[in-house]
Amino acid sequence: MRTIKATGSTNDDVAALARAGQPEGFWLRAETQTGGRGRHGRAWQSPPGNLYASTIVRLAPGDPSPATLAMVAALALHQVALAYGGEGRTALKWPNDLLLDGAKLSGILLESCDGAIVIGFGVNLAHRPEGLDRTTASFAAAGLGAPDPDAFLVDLADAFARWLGRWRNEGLAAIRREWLARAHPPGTPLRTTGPDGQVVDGLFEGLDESGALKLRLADGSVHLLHAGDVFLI
Ligand SMILES: O=C(O)CCCC[C@@H]1SC[C@@H]2NC(=O)N[C@@H]21
Repeated sequence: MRTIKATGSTNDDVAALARAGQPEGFWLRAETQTGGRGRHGRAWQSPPGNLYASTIVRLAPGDPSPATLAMVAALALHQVALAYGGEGRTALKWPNDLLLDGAKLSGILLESCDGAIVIGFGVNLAHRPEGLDRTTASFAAAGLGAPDPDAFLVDLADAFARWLGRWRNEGLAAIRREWLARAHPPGTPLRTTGPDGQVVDGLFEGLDESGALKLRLADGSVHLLHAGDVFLI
């Protein structure tokens, strides 16, 4: 585990290290990022006080689909958020968001890199971004105090290693079950945007065996979403 003052993006740094042979389990944290990246090419505001950290997973034969590491990452983050006071106030939202009081507390960015997956975590500890198209939360704004980023990362790395082990040893079905137990309830109204920009509204119906989102539409049919964005409505 290494902490640096500032960088462009910890995901870029860790991808370069992965290409140079850095083993699985390594973590890099930056106190601030000048080019933090979110999903779908969005910028990720990165003022000091929040957590910006990335790690490497080296894919092994027999591993479940790499995209499902998003669930592993979200489960680890959820576990740590409970330990920092989020009990009864958190929910997972597909594909990899953690909500605190219904607002986005964190972001997880998965990127593949020569047989490895780089997973970056941005967690709003002290600050929450303003002026976005969704409501955002931070531990501090929720009255839970701002956790120390280094201590939070030690707990996150530990939780992530445990959930990664379960993903490998027990398989996707177990991870999917655990993820669903921590998600907003079935029947939650959702607005989804697919990769082609198509907007579909429906009710949360769970995940299929591959981890795709199942949405119950007004006509009773089920819509499957394999990639995209989801908003609570
Ligand atoms: O859009 C999202 O929800 C994902 C945001 C991921 C942000 C983190 S911060 C650490 C790592 N470095 C980046 O540039 N992005 C990720």
